[in-house]
Amino acid sequence: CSKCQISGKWKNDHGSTMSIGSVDSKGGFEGSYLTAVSSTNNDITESPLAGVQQLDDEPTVGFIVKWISINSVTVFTGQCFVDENGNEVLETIWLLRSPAGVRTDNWKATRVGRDVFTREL
Ligand SMILES: O=C1C=CC(=NNc2ccccc2C(=O)O)C=C1
Repeated sequence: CSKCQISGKWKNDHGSTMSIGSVDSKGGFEGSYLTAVSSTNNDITESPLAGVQQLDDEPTVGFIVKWISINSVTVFTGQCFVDENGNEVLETIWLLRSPAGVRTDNWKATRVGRDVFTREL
């Protein structure tokens, strides 16, 4: 049975790409995220990411991106599947947390969404 590993290069439906290093014996990994989402400055900066995955064939995963351009973080969680054609698909749901100027704005500081990542060939 084919195994879906998070290491390597992925791209999402926005065209953002992430590059993930090797997975250690505890399922830990690090990598970098290159967003295609238009941010304020257009200089190409990679944002660091770190996360963990289970060690079975289609592992659940969680990782966090610390955005370089603004003081936001995004946490992704999901699962790595091998689809019917043998291609790897990383299904995720994310929470994007932006800084609230004041605590009374805390209620509107977290956004949620879905992102599907496929292998960037
Ligand atoms: O300066 C910033 C701040 C936030 C960003 N969020 N990107 C995301 C948030 C959720 C899911 C996907 C992405 C993406 O960039 O692909 C990107 C650049």
